[in-house]
Amino acid sequence: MNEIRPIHWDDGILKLLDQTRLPVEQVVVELDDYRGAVTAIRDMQVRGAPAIGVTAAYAVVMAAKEVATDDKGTFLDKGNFLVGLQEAAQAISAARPTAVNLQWAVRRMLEVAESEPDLSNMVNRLLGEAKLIQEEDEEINRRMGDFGKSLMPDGGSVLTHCNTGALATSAFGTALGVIRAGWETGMRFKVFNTETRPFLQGARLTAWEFQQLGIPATLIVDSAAGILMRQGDVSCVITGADRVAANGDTANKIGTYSLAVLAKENGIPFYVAAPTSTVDLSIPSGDEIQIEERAGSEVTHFQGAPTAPVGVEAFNPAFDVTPHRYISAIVTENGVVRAPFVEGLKLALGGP
Ligand SMILES: CSC[C@@H](O)[C@@H](O)C(=O)COP(=O)(O)O
Repeated sequence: MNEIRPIHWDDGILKLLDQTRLPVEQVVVELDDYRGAVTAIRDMQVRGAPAIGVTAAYAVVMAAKEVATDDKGTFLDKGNFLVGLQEAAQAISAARPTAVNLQWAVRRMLEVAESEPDLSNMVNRLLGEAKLIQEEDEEINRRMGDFGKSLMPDGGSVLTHCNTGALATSAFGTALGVIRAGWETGMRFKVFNTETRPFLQGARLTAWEFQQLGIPATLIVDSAAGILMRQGDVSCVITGADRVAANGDTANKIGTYSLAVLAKENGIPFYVAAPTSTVDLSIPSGDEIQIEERAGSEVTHFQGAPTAPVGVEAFNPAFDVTPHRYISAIVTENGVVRAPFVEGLKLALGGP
């Protein structure tokens, strides 16, 4: 199987596998301008917390190229360059509000820009950093897989939500990566994945990825999770995260909170897989996490076709917060963290 890698930098062009077109067709969008990357993130042609972080890093490279010189091609002084870059960085950071990886990647790129004295070397230096962020992400995911695979229920069944696979990252995936790692060590278990209304990341993307990996998975409507759990058909649940607060409260795709509450009610472990770049120690709890609200048309329409009466009002929060008391463990690239999360997450962020 060829590894799925949704983001490629190719000689100044950012190439993204368009996730709005999967699984029907595999279309690559090509961008040479940071504004195009902002639009691709906002419109979810690229999505998933780590993947939008990697895309944002390349967007900073494209912005640096644009603002490094004046109309005549002469390099600006460093101060003026940084003002221009920070303006673009703000637009990139604001593309989507909930996943902290986006702001994390932009901040990391700005720190590199600030530390580079030679403007003629700036774009190369930033490109090196963006590539590093992308490579590190794959390595981190594989490490999460190694740490998390022992949680997978050999002979049992696992339920997952949204898309947390290679498509949501630079490669391999977070929660889906843990499932894959368990499967690849020879464990055998049943996999259920939710369709994940309204954007259908589960039906369109996760089901497709499991097919590519040769891992049999059964697609369910989101609201079928309860009956499955009550019948004893789910041994554990694993999801990804878009932001983890210092106390372990976790923002993830809308519907995650309901799954976690159902899991607790039915005595089923609920795991989160998230790289440390998704952990935001600056906020004490999930109450501080901004939840993105997307257009109601995503609920009332699917790919332009109405699925509700014309004129109906729809509320479309893209994420929800699962309080830490519902979470059995958080798998990071530096180990598996259990309650009390405040201490464990700090240690995980301190390094391996
Ligand atoms: C590795 S992915 C973790 C999360 O980013 C994922 O579960 C999720 O909620 C993605 O939401 P999306 O709106 O598709 O970007």
